[in-house]
Amino acid sequence: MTSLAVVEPTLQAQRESFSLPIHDATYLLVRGSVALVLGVILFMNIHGDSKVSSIPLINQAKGLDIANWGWRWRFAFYAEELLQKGMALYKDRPFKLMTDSGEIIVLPSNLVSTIGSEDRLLLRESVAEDFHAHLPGFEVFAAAARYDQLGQSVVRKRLTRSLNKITEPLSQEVSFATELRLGNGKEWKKVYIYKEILDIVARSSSRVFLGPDICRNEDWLDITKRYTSEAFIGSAILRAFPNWFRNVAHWVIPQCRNLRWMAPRAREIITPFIEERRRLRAESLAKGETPAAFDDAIDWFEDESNGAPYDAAIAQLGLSMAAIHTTSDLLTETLLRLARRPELVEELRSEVIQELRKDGWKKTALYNMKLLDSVIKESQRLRPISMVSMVRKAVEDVPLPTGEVIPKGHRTVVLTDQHRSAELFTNPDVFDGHRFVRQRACPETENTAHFVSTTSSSLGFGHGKHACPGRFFAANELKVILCHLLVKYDWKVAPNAPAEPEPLKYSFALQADPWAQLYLKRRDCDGLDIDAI
Ligand code: HEM
Repeated sequence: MTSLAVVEPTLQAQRESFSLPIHDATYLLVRGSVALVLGVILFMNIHGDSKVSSIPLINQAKGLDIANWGWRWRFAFYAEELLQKGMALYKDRPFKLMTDSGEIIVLPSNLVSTIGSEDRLLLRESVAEDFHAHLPGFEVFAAAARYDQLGQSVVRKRLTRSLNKITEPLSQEVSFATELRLGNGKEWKKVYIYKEILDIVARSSSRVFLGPDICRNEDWLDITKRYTSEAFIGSAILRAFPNWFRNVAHWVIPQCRNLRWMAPRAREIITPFIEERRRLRAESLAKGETPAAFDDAIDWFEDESNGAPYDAAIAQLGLSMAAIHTTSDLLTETLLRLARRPELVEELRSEVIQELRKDGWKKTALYNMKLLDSVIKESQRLRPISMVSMVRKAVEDVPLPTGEVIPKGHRTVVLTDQHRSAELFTNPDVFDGHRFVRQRACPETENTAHFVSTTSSSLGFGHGKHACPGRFFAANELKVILCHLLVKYDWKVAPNAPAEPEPLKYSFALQADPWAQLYLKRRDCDGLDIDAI
């Protein structure tokens, strides 16, 4: 939305500049310059695309489309319709789509395995380009694109292997956060649910990433929640402009300006902790002792970097960015579905209480919550975070089994249409909380029915070499928070709420409605003190 608000006045200003009196030489000069700039933009517009001529483009520019604003606008608000059109015209074949990031090749979901195992198609290259990694304020995206993939290694090797150890502290922070945000009132109260969930997820994730001290620092929490939204809105606004203009525009776009103060502020908060850790470590090593292990992401980055330079504050912001809004979005979606299904909530409470009584806050307890796993997966199946998945950029020419070639420098995405395939799912458009419990009981599908499994019909975490490495932690965090929310609170939707949650759509992105409201009230915990387990 914001990008359009910026584009409209700009066009208006251009229109006004054309109505100036022509006898004045200065005005003529101004008009001449404007015409020249527009001419250059138009030239770039016409000549800057369609390098992949064998693959059909489905949204060809019509008439005079200054700087592609016409199709950028149409893509921003009608991406779903454009994808439907492409699928109808070119079933199981690639097609091209002009997007706010330029020309993108849209691949059919039967190519998921090929794309997932392809070394010449990189996620990081695409992220760096889409999120303007070269601009000040966007350093987090430059770090995500590091050649050594430091952040990815930390998540893959250290976070995922620590899941058993971190479940209990995670639950303690969720106890604190739920009480703080949702309270203990026995009367129904109405909340904007995304806002509350975002705070709870930010607090509990920060507990795991940064330990008990920083996770309650309100400044850090504020930055950690805001950085992602500012970065996504700021970069979307920038994408509304031609490439060359972005290097100038970012200085005045409010979201980009905010990003520029957030990184230094994050450094001010994090650096003293890092320095203290380094001092303690050096002291221990000097005495010939093994340094104390803190088992949080501050330590993990120090270990995994192996002495290579990295910016610790930016690294932590990167983790938050990958983790917090994505998890909050899915949690909100799941809760919005559950608030409409009190009988399913009752079943989930029984399962949660049974498993927690048996194993406490152990990884095994969470693993055995099969109905909860299924409910979260079903929420993600019906509404993943994007209409497409597996965003990649080719670093060499990549031939496809369909005969076409993805040229070097071109970007690709894969369709998520199999999420609603009638061949794979009965009543594919209907939410069925038990769907994946049944699939887990069936030998052919038992391995792919887990929330963390990725397949061509389950692309919410991508797939292949770049599939989300944080999904194992996300699964645990989602389950721990849902245990607290379901056992401690009753939930219901507002009387005028739609039958199912309606997501926000912008370009390819799908997002839980941040203005959706739910009613909640504290309940007795069925004889189980979930905070004391
Ligand atoms: C429900 C929550 C989450 C969702 C829906 C999600 C989704 C995704 C998706 C779609 C991708 C791209 C995968 C691909 O293109 O194949 C991705 C990548 C990534 N995610 Fe997540 N994510 C979530 C949580 C997390 C968490 C909690 C972390 C870290 C703690 C994390 C860290 C990452 C990283 C580091 C990558 C980049 C992988 C690479 O470059 O190879 N994510 N995520």
